[in-house]
Amino acid sequence: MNSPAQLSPQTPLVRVSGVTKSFGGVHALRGVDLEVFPGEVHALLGENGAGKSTLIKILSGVHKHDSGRIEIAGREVRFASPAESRAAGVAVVYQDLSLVESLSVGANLMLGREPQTRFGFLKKRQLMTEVSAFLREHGIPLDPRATVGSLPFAYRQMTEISKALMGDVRILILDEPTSALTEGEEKILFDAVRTVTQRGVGVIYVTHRLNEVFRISQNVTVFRDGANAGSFVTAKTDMKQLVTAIVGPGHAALGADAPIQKTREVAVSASKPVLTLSRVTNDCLNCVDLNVHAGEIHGLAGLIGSGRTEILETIFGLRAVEQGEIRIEGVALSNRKPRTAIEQGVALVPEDRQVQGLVLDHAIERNLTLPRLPHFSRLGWLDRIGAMTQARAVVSKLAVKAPSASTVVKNLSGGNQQKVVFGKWHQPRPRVLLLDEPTVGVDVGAREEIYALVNEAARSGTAVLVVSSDLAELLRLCDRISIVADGAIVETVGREAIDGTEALHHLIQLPRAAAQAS
Ligand SMILES: Nc1ncnc2c1ncn2[C@@H]1O[C@H](COP(=O)(O)OP(=O)(O)OP(=O)(O)O)[C@@H](O)[C@H]1O
Repeated sequence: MNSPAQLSPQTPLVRVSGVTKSFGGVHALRGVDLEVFPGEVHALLGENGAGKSTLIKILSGVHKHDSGRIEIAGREVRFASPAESRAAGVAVVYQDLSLVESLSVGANLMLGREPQTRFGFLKKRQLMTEVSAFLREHGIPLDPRATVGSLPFAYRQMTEISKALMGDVRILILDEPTSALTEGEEKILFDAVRTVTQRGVGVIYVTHRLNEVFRISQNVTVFRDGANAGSFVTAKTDMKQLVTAIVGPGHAALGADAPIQKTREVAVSASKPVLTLSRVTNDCLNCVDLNVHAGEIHGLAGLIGSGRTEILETIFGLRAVEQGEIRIEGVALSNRKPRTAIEQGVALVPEDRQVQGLVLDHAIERNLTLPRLPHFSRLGWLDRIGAMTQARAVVSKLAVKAPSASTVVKNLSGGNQQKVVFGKWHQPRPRVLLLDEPTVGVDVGAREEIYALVNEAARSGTAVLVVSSDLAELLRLCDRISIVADGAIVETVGREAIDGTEALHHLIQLPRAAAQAS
């Protein structure tokens, strides 16, 4: 294999010309072009369903293109399998991770190439030394001995990225790598990406977070409806031009750069809290006190591993309460199981949608109906027409891109799957709505729809508790924000008291700084 350095600067590492791909009647790619050069970070943008993942899957040997031409380092390729793509130096980190959760970070990073003795025994110490050296060199803050399954999602994501970087990579494809990372963690990732580009690796960077395009990429390509909708030099474009290319002329008012503003006023102190946590303690949480009122949108902000997701999981009954109490409208949640929580009107939109949020082999309609089967039951029979009508309404309201409400969920793009998860809990109105990274993988247009739905839920009296690593999102949505650190809430502030994302970022970092100082 040529090393990237041997390529002439005019030869792209990846050249995609006129590539098409259909799935049955769905034209996922209609003749797209893309060029990525050594040492370049090339952002690939587009609405949910625009065709980004399809191209990535072709480059990684999961799918074969129908027509067009793909060259890697000047040679035409047509990968028959992921192994062929990997052998050509293409590494992909998908949104949905593929790690062995029971193994350590080190074992995952070296999977399939573990150092062994002459007799085939694992050289564990050498493995850990090699992995530690690699992580240090790339400035990645992972403990090689930690078991992957015990890590918060964002650390698992970093493990997956590190795994891709450890191979003989010349093209690294990152599919929404920062979706669960806060700004501090994002910086660590970006530093690691810059380190590999200095070695001549070309990076294709898929994201819906437009502001990071300006921080990490040199060039941008936008897909719309399976076709090229624009190519830009990052330094010579702006947010408005990108949004217009993504959503099309006519919809450009949609706000990636919408100002941070509240659209609703809620008298937090006047109403009784709907959700109350009193000194809730378990293996992850330490005396959490929290109350969320009817009509309030309450944010939880913190670093990964701070306990923000675990607070939601504990309320929903996925984690035991060892001490303390959770009350919904004054009634203690006694039997702490998700079923009881659902019966009491608690809904959770989880972060890991493929594992917790959806039945992938079922149709959209079925997934949307599942949480409210009793609502659609007539004397033991399912009211299919009612369920279908309701499902169609949700599909249209959230602009889920699918041929029909009968489409099987696993065939939807990632962002469209997230819209279905969200739609599942939208009707009937929950008393308490728990949202974990609600807009991960969701495009600019759908994000606005989801914000509108969250606001609507709050307006009709739902108490909303939302975890997000996107600080602008928290500031945009929330009435109050609680800062979570080490499994506890260290501060709760009204939104108007926080002057911008920098100030919120500072608040999140404060507990860590205090811990380091003591
Ligand atoms: N295996 C499949 N079978 C049927 N249709 C598919 C399949 N994979 C993708 N599609 C369809 O192809 C289109 C492009 O999907 P793709 O996943 O490439 O979009 P995307 O740009 O990656 O979206 P997202 O940002 O939501 O991840 C969508 O309409 C999707 O439903």
